[in-house]
Amino acid sequence: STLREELLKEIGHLEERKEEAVKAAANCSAEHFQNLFLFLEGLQKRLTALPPTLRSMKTDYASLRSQVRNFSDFYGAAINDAKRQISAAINEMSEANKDLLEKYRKEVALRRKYHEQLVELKGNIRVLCRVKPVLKEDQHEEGQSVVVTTDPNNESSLSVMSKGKDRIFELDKVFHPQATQEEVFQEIEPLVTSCIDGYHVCIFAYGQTGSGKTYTMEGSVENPGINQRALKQLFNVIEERKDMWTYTVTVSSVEIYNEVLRDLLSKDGEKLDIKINPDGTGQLHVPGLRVIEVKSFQHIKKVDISRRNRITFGTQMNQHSSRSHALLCITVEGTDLASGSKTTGKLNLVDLAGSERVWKSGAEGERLKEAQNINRSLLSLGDVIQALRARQTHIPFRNSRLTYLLQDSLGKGSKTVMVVQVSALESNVGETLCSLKFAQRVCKVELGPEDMNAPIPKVCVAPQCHSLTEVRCVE
Ligand SMILES: Nc1ncnc2c1ncn2[C@@H]1O[C@H](COP(=O)(O)OP(=O)(O)OP(=O)(O)O)[C@@H](O)[C@H]1O
Repeated sequence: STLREELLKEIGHLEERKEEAVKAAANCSAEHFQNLFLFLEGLQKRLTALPPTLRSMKTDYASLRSQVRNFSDFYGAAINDAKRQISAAINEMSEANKDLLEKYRKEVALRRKYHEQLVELKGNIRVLCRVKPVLKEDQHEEGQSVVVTTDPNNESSLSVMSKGKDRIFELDKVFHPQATQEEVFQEIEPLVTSCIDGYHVCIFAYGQTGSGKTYTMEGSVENPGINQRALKQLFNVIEERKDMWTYTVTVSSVEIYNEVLRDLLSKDGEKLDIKINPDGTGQLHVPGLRVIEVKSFQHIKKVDISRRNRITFGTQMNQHSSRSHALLCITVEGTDLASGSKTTGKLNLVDLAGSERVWKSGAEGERLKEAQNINRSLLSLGDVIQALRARQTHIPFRNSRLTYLLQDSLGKGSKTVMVVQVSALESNVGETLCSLKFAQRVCKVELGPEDMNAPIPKVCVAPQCHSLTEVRCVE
């Protein structure tokens, strides 16, 4: 019975534990059920929200598809539209351009006319004077005085003190010793540009040895003279006009020494001759002369146009005196793009041989012959310019190689500038007076139609200025 009691007790415990286990399982499953229910509820909510999102995605997709389908059509249309707009703008611009070009042409023609009037007013033959500044190396004697003075109120006059007397010279323009290369160039710039319009222009530097002729024409690397500035200006104008004109620029360079012509651009300085052109135009030409085409200002720098090759011999006056004339000839051929008409202009830049008087340079034999040739050619140049300025019918071109060679460029319709270089020092006063008298001789000839028959002023005598022909300087 004890066993039975114990078994019953055990059963009772087991019953209790079973009930506890059942209770715990019931609790647990209720909790699971609750969680499951909540999860299901959430899922249900999300499922209900899904169809509208899907619907909107579907529409987006459909619209995207149709956009892709329409894109190429749209793209083509947009390009065509842009093309239309661009071509309309181009047409408008080219119309405006045509208008501008027309206005520009008119302006250029007007400028040319005014330029012509200006040159005519100033005279087709002009005589300028440049006074060389006193450099240290020129003052051989201490305290040498300056005898040449310019007038700040009158830019066409200068005075020279000689033998206690002040002599006044009237020229077209006088450059004071401090005048810059730029100022000198400014004065002749219109002439330079006129060669582009088909004119023949000559620019001469005249004066005694060492008076600055080469400085004025060639200058130095830092301070270039007329030659370089003229070429630069020519190419500037050619660039400005490139829409209307095309130009070909050629250069040649000769030296005249003892009435013999040599090519300065050929290596061996070939001797040359002046002949009548066989083309029947009656114009002169120099067979065998080297002519170089230059495309730009930069290009000209590569062509040696300096007078380095010139024949120079020492004289008592200057160890490196230049005893020859050096000519740089620039030819500009233009073609009008619209009409096809052509022009040919020439710019002759001439660095003349020293003009000092033969006995002063102590010349004998060959040197005397050389000096005589120089004087004779300078004198014939003076005669030619004087005759041209006086509008005489006979112009003595054939009296020297120099004037013969330049005949085409010195004749009717051409323009000439003579830059007379003088020293301001007392020791050079004789030569200075001679050069100024040469200048004045040319300058005094009146211009203009009413003066065409006026007598040429008498050229007179100064004891220190005996030239080799009958023409003498004025006292
Ligand atoms: N306006 C100036 N300013 C500064 N230096 C000058 C000027 N003019 C001339 N010179 C200098 O004076 C010297 C002589 O000048 P340049 O050689 O030009 O004389 P030139 O008349 O050509 O002589 P030549 O007859 O021997 O050729 C040179 O050293 C030159 O640089």
